[in-house]
Amino acid sequence: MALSKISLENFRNHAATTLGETAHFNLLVGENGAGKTNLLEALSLLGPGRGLRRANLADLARRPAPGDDPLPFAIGASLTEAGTVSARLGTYTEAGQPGRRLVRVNGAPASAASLAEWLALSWLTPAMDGLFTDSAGARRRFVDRMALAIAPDHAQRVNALEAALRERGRLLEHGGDRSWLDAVEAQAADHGAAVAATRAQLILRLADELSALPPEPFARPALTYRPGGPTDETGLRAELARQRPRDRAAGRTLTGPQRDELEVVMASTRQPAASCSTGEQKAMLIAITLAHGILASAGRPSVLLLDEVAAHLDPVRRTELFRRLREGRAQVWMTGTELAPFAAIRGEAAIWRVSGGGVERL
Ligand SMILES: Nc1ncnc2c1ncn2[C@@H]1O[C@H](COP(=O)(O)OP(=O)(O)OP(=O)(O)O)[C@@H](O)[C@H]1O
Repeated sequence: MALSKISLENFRNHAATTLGETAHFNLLVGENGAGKTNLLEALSLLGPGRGLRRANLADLARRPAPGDDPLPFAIGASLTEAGTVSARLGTYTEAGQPGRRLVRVNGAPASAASLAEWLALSWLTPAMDGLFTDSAGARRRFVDRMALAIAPDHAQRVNALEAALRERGRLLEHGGDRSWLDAVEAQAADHGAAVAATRAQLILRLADELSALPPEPFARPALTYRPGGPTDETGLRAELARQRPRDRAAGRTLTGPQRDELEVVMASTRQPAASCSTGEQKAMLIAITLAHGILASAGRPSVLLLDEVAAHLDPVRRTELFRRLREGRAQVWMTGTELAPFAAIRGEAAIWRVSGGGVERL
């Protein structure tokens, strides 16, 4: 099962781009700024969430000429098996409502969360290179994005938790009805326990997949979930109530999933990922992405988006990456400025040259 018949309308620098027949390996080749990542971003929006750049909807539509009205955008793709279309997925905005993302499945209105039932998406982009040295919040977002593959409502839970904690902060700061504070903490504990459970489950399953992968040539990472507070609803609720004075003084909630940490070390040496070499960090990110791709593909079509990955690997790792990708069930989309690094898969790949927001099939 694979994505094909892909169309982009007024998306980023693509006015009207179509990619018809696809393959297991799909290569987008072109100069810097051509629109390759924009194509991957469009595919990433065929799942729930904000896509691989976490962009605001208003930024996704092609910039209108000065003085013109904002343009609505549309992305569509078919899920096909042996040439037969099994579903048509689409996401778009409408004129006058650039901030509202609409979704259709087989022509009928659907929720963004429901897209996860049709397609599993995993991606790796250069923007993620600093993940291990970045803030704990960036790693939580990384975990939360991957978690959509096992719990499509996870993003709503995270948003609801954050909203409840903001409300709790306001009530602690300005004083308020005690029973309202109780109710808000109950909500935070309800969403918080669900968020913590999903994150813990995701990391366990990723660790499982990772342990099945060979440790070479991609350094195998070991993942540990470090909860930022009690993970059960009752315990979290009690802790929130107990810590009101401390959190009032701190001006924020210091207990709960908003303080969770994903700890990553190199499995063989236990060296923290943040102090590994750039190449080792990239290799661990690739290993996590591949593991996520395997986990996410259980029971549904799956797509891996790898932006600028091949060119940065030495020949041994590149060959191994292609071997694993070839064996995997996920359809693969890769970008590069040149075709040379893809020589080994050229004969089996669908290739497009991307330039100026357009594509030409090679
Ligand atoms: N909303 C938009 N409307 C029109 N053009 C846009 C919009 N958003 C981004 N762009 C343009 O898209 C181009 C970047 O495209 P993209 O990031 O896909 O490049 P790329 O081919 O991946 O390049 P690189 O190899 O440098 O990563 C830039 O020229 C940028 O100005």
